[in-house]
Amino acid sequence: MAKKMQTFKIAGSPVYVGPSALEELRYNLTTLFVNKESVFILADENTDKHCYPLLAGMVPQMERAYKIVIPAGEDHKTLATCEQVWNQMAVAGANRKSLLINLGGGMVSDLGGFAASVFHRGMEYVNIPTTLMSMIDASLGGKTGVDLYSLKNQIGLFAPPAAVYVWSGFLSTLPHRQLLSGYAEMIKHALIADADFWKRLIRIPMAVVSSWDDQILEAIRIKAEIVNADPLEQGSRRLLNFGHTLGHAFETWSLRNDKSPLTHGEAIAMGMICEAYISYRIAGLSHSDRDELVRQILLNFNHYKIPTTAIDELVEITNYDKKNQKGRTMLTLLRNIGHAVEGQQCEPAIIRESLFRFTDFGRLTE
Ligand SMILES: O=C(O)C(=O)C[C@@H](O)[C@H](O)[C@H](O)COP(=O)(O)O
Repeated sequence: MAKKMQTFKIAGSPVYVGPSALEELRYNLTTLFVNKESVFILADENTDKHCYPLLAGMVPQMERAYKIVIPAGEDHKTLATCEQVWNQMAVAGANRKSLLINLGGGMVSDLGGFAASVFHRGMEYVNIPTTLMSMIDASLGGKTGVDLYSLKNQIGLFAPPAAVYVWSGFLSTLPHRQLLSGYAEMIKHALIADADFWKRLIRIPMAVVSSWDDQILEAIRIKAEIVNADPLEQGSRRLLNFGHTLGHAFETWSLRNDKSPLTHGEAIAMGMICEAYISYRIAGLSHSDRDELVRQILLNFNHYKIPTTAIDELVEITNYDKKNQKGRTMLTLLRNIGHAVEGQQCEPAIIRESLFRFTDFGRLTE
């Protein structure tokens, strides 16, 4: 990545990307501390420990913000955690003219964005993503929300952040598993929109990538183009949901059943495998593209083992997907690598078939 910062506009929000993004934040905060009645920073236990000291070292004004720390993990992305945030903000005197700074991954920006957007009917928030996944996806585009009985993002708003500051230096704090989680969404961006990016991504094994800066820029460019064409997800923004119908089903099932649940990206990677199979069955994806996709994902991700007895519950979970229309399951599928189509009706029997084959990988590529 060039040393210079790059700026995008996504759903109306400025997104500053690059080594000097935090300098921009430092500059903007000087004005914000004057104009805002109070400034809050939301972190989870991990980002408080590993990222906050880095941030405060580079942006000293941060120490003047009132810090709120929530438990880490998707199982805490709930209204109950929002209530804790609202209570703390209320006691500290927050109002509509306050600002919330979200320091964290997708869980923090989804929950913090939602909590801020409804507090006093809406206060501004900014995102400082600390994971690869949030840098290229979750912190961008204004989807905010929380889960309901582990069903993903059932309660939420489209409420774009006032700004996003993407500094890849935070990635040095991430365990490999979290990096991998972001890599899944990066793969997805390439699969739905850019076959050349896909080729560039798979040329270098993920484990040996030393700098993610160029890939982050490419992935943000794809996200920006798709979101800006349809910020409120009336149609084409659903392209970004490839892998998510089945992916969210795996994630919900895992949150309900596993001691150490799948990360979002691991679930999406498994979802993309099933939806590649469905794309092959009903959307014209060739079996060579399908097999290449499955092979590449399995180079990096472990096959998630589910018992065949889980299939009914997994299919039932897909009934809650937000893309569904008039009781019909609607998927985003691939025509080719680099080209997705949204609004594809899929019979539950085909979803069931993909899951059944998923339990026995050999049969996915038959
Ligand atoms: O920005 C979007 O639009 C996306 O769908 C991006 C997804 O990768 C992301 O996981 C999103 O949070 C899923 O949203 P949902 O609407 O399916 O809950």
